[in-house]
Order: sequence, then C-alpha cells, then structure tokens
Amino acid sequence: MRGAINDYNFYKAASIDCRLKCSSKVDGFRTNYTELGVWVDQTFYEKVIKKSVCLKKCRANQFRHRQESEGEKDRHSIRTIDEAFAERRPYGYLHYCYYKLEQYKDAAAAAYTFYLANPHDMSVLESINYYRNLDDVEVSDFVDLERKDYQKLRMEAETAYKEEKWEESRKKIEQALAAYYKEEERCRAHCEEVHSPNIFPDFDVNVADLYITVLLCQFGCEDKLSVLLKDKEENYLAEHYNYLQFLLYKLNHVDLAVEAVATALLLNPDDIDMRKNRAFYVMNLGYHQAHFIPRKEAVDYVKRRQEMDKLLKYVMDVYDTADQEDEDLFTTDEQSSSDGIQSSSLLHQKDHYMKRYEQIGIKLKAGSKELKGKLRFVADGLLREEQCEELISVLKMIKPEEQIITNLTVSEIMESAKEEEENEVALRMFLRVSEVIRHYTGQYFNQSAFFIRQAVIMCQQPNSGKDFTEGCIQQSDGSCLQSNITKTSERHYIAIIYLNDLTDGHMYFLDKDNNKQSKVEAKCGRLIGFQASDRYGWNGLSKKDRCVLVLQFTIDRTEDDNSHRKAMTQLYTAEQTKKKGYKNNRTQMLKHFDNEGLKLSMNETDLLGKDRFVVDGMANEDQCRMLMELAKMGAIIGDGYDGDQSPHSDHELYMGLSVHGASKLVDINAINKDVVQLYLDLTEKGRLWEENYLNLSTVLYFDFTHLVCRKALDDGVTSRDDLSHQVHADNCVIQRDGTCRKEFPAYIQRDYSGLLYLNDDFEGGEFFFAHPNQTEQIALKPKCGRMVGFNAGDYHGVKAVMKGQRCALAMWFTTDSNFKELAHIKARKTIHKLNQREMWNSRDEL
Ligand SMILES: O=C(O)CCC(=O)C(=O)O
Ligand SMILES: [Fe+2]
Repeated sequence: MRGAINDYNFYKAASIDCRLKCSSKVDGFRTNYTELGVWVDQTFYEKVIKKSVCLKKCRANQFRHRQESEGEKDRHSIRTIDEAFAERRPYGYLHYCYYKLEQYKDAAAAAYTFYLANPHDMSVLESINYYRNLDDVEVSDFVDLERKDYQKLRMEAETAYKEEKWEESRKKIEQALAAYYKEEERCRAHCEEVHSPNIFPDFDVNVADLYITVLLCQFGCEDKLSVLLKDKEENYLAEHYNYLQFLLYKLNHVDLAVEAVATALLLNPDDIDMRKNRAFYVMNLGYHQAHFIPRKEAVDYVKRRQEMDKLLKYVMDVYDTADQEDEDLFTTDEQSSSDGIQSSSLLHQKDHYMKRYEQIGIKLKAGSKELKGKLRFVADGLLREEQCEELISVLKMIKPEEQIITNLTVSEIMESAKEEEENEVALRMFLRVSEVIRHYTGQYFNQSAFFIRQAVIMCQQPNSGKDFTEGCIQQSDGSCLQSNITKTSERHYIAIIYLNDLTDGHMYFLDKDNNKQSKVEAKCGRLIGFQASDRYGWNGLSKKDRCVLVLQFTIDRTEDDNSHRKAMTQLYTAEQTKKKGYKNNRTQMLKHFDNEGLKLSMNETDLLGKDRFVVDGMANEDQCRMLMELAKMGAIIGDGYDGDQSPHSDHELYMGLSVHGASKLVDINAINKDVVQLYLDLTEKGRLWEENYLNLSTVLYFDFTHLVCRKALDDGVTSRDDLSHQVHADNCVIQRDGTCRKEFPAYIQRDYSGLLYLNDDFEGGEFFFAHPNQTEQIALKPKCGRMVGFNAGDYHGVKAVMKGQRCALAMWFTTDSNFKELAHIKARKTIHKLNQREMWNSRDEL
C-alpha cells in the first residue's frame, strides 16, 4: 500500500512537472503562419501540437525506469484512481495494515490522514480513539501524511503569530503564499492531466468539451486548496494578506502593509475589518486611495479566475444552449460600455466633491475660460486667516534669519516639532491642509492617482522680486522662467496657495511669448492650480512679504514624496506612546476640585442622559465680572458667523471672542494680559473637570473656545416664540427623521461640549436638552461659575434672551489631536513673554 501511494505521488508529480515544463516552453513560441496553413487559429493549435510532442518526450524520460501499466493508457481508470487518492482511501487500508503489524505510531498517522478527508467515517474515529489511549502513541504521532507545503507553512506562520514572533511569522506567511500559488498552478496543470483526451473523433467539439471540463476543474482548484485541516476555510488565500498586513505594520514596513491591505481587499472586498484598516492608514498615517495597489501575484490570480469565470458563464449561457453563432465573447456589452461608465462616474465624482467642498466654504472662482489656459483654476477658502498666519509664523520661527527667499519643508517642520509643541500643532495643520489641497486639485483635474511630489512654505521679501521687464520672470521656487520647457513636466501639476492678502505681487499666466494672459490677486487661502508646463510669473513686490504654500503634484507614483506619510506616522506613534502612558488620576483630581469648592449639582440621572453634568463653583464673582468686561471690550459682533450680527435670532445681538482673538489683542496691547490669563485658566479648569469627571481614557483637547454673549435687542418686541439658539447637536446635522448625521459642514471632530456661564442678570436664556423631535427634555438656568457638560452629539438649545445680556465661555473638545486648538499654546507664550519683559523692567527700576 505504501508502494502504491509512493508510486501514485511520483506519477502525479512527474506528470505535472512535465506539463508545466512543456507549457512554459510553448508559451515562448512565436507562431510562423506559413507552417500550418490558414484553416485554424495557428497559434493555439501549433501550441497544442508542440506541447503534445514535448509531453510525450518528457514522460518517456520520467518513466523510463518504470513499467507503464495498462491503466496508464486508459483515461477513465486514471480518473477513478485519482478520485480514490483524493479521498485518501489508501490510508484507510494502510492504517489497518499497520494495526495488524502492531506498528501503532504509523497506524495513528495513517488513520489521522484518512480521517481528515473522511471526517464522518465512524470506524476511523473509533480507531483514532483507540490509538490515542495506547501508551506508546503520543499526540504528536497524529500527523497528516499528505500535508502540503503551503498548509504546513501557513500553520507554522500561525504558531509564530500566536507567539508574537512577527518577523518569523511574516517570513512563513510569505513562503506559504509562494507555496500556495505554486500549488494552485500545479492543481490547474493536474486538471489538464486528468481530463486530457486521447481520442479525437469530432476534433473541434471534443477539444472544446474537454477544455470546458478542464476549465471547471481548474476553477475548482481554489476550493480544493482552501483547506488547512479538514474543512474548507472561507477566504483562505485572502487571510494570508490579512496576517501579512498586521505583521508588516508591526515590523514597521508600512508601505508594504498598505499593499497587503489592498491585496486582501482585492481578494475579499467585503472584509469589514480590512476596510477599517484601510481607513486607519488613510486617517492616521497619510495614505490615500492611489497608494492602495495590490500585489501583482494576486492581481494575476484574480484576473485569471475572472477570465475562467467569464468563459464558464459564456458556456452556461451560450455554448450549451443555442445556435447564436455570431455571439462574440470578447465584445460583450459589459466590456464595450465599461469605459463609458468609468469616465462618466469620474465626472460625477468630481461634481459630488465640488459640491461638498462648497459646503465647507471652498469655492471655485475661475476656470480655464477666465484664466485663458486649458488646465487652470482658482479656488478660495482653502485656509482660514489664523491658519495662514500660523503657517507664516512657523516659517519665521524655524528660520528667523533674514533671507530674500526662505523655504520650509515638511521634514524641517517635523524636526522642529520634536521639541516645540506649538510646531507639532502647526505640522498637523500643514499636513491636513496639504491633503485637502491634493485631493481638491486631483479631483479638479480628474486624476485619481495624484501624489505630492514636493511641498514648501515660501516667503519672499519685499522688493526682491524682479518684474517681467527685467528679463527674469520669477517662478514659485524663486528661479526665472525657462524658455525650454522639458517634456517631463506634462505629468506634473502645481498648486500655489497664498498665505497673505496683498495689494501687489500678483501672479500672472503668460503665453509662449511671455505676454500676460490672466492675473490672480493675492489673498489668504486662495488656491491656484495649473500644469507645471504652464508659463507664469510674479510682479515685483513692493510693500510686504509675499508668502505662499507651494505644492507640486505628480501622477507618477514613483515620484511620490513620502515625507508627509513619515510625518503623519511619527505624529501617530508619538500620540500612541503618550496615550499609553496617560492615566487620568481621577479620584485625586476630583478631590482637588472638591477642595477648590467645585460642587456637582446634577449628574447624568438628574439630567436624563449619559455623560451629562452640571457643576457649580467653577468661577467666582470677580472672575465672572472680569470676563464679562473682556467680552464688552474685545468681543466681535457676529464672530465665527462671518460677521452676521444675529445668526440665531433676529431679536438678539450675537458677539464672541476666541482665544485666538484674545491673544491677538494682548499682542497689540489692547487688553490686559491678566484677563487673558484668566480666560485660559478657567477654560483649562473646565477641560480638566470634564476629562476627569467623565473618566475618559484619552486626553480631551480644545477644538474651539469662544467667549460668547447674546444680547436682547431693544426692538420693542415683548413676546417671542423663537429661540436664542435653535435645537442642534454640536458634531452632526439633524435630519428630518430626527437622526443626526456626522457629515460636513458639521464639526464632526468634536466629541464633548462644555459651557461655563458668567452671569444671571438677564431674562430668559435657559439652556435645555432636547428630544430627537426637538421638544424640551430638561432645562437649566445659567449663573456665574456654573458649567454644563455633555456629549457633543446630544440635542440641545437656548431659549430666547428676553432682556439683558447672557455671556458664557463655550468650549468644544475633541479626542483627536489633529484638531488641537493652537491658540491656547500661542496665547500662553505671548503672556509668558510679557511677564518676562515686566520682570526685567522692574529689575531695571531697582
Ligand atoms: O450658550 C449655550 O448655553 C449653548 C450654546 C450652544 O449650544 C452652541 O453655541 O453650540
Ligand atoms: Fe451647542
């Protein structure tokens, strides 16, 4: 029996070897059309003939020393034998023989091998139980004698994985994959072997019929191989890439991990976990759609299976049924229209995104017509004023030395961010903004594979720019316009974003004779997109620095600059380490607050909702008065609402002062620094309370902080049925059906909200929580030092302020450090600087 198994295995392996060898040999042939006449597709039949010759030779050679049995010539009996071996029937006999010979270890292995293919066979189960109870048989004796390399390696990989030996596991998984693909190829070759014809009565029909049988068999290879022990495993092959992505991530090969994600999703697009992984790489590590390219081996595999599938479907639909002679397999409707679908969906996608961008304030201002060039556009609203200022100040901080042109790259900010927290926040913003610009520009130009090639912040001093007339037309990198434009720049695009408003120093597009075609004025947040081969230049500057953010894009993946992803990864890792070490010392903190006189007035039970609280004593009367005073002096009407003085109610005046605004006022000496210090301290106290009271396991960051007043207008209206602030949630848009959707233009990054009230000398103005149908759930009256906190997704509103003015410190928190409000750090720095100056001054006086 052992001899039979050995013989069979040899026969099978040798035949497959011959087939593979001969296939690869004929695949290399170029067909000579004159050799065989024109009555058939020569390429195909010539290959068949040559392969047949090769096979005959190869087999004769392989089986030289073996006797060819009668059965070898009889395909039918070969198939029967094949089935018997596939079901492992010989092992059923084998284990019984060993049993009789009292070789129990061998018997155990044979029985186990048989059992794996016949798990429902009661007698073999009994035998296994019997062997298991024997003294000289151990668990390790139950081995699968037919186990293939690809299964063995996969098991070893899983063992290493469980033991957290990442490198070893990765190596094994890669080997398992290589072994799988090899085994699958052999499986397909074997299909040809088993179903090969040896008689040709009706040549064409027979060849076709037989080919279909082979095809069916080959298509089944995946199922056949998707077994580790005895049961078929779902997504067997895809699982390898699942392991791989985790291992590669652990081993810090993030680019390769991304490739594994793409491959896993190619093989199993419905894998929810893998989709989440993809989102993780995009959100946290700076990858985008075009980076997710699956491995070639899997692409080929899938393509081959699709082709087989298509052919088989064709067979089902057409070949077996009717006389549709003209049916052409290779120009099906699906295929001919697919290009059309693709391009129209790309256009559709562009429209979709452009609308979305409009909702968040990014507006297209000019296109090719206005700018007089095919691929050009101008859009506004890419950056807010404070973001423009921030990017400029980062440059000035890192490179303070005076230069005509100063450039700052992502890597340089990354270096500086290691020491300065402020620069870290700026770096996050820079990366976020660059990504938006990349996506926007790519969408505009209908390029889905769009990569950043280079990104710099650049400032140029006044009067250093040469005008057109002086023979140098300056480009975004400070060089002069070249007359010979290289061909390579066709695949490059440029985006220039102005960081300041200027009355001069505008950009011009030029024709080939350097005549001005169109002009774009400088304005913070204005984006100009165009092809790198376009001719453009700047007017000489006269008054202020001209600062811009310049992004160069490429559609060639090999030119993709990875410093953005490196920076994102660095930030993410640092954040994770910080989070690990982070333990909020809840009890101690709350005790400290208790000593300070803070008192919890209402908890989540009182307030009818999880994560809600009201705490009193957060500020004393003096502190409230000082902040009311600050609001009176510094609050801007319509702040945060584009200057709209009554954004919520026509009968009230709305005004606000952000931390950013307050810090600007101290900087120009318009307000006292101590009151800004108080602004910072009280909001920090509120933040700490909320983080500790809610017992959050992560840090709460400020996302936005606003000192806000709502003042009843003296408009003679005494009865009102409107609200001071309609029912809303702080991080989502309430839908008609009462659900809330986290989408633009809501501030979806906000996780928790807090309001610290400063006064109670007004009428109306109660805060209330609301039901999904927007009716009142529970209301409370503001007063000095009272803070209400809640989940930013909770529905709430403010009743009409009937008389007087109602002020509060509004705080919105996020757990996402990417949105950390930079102004708090900045304001502290400014105050620190002023304190130091004061100290020096008082020393001088002594
Ligand atoms: O001032 C209040 O009590 C609430 C204000 C509010 O909900 C908001 O501005 O989002
Ligand atoms: Fe709100």
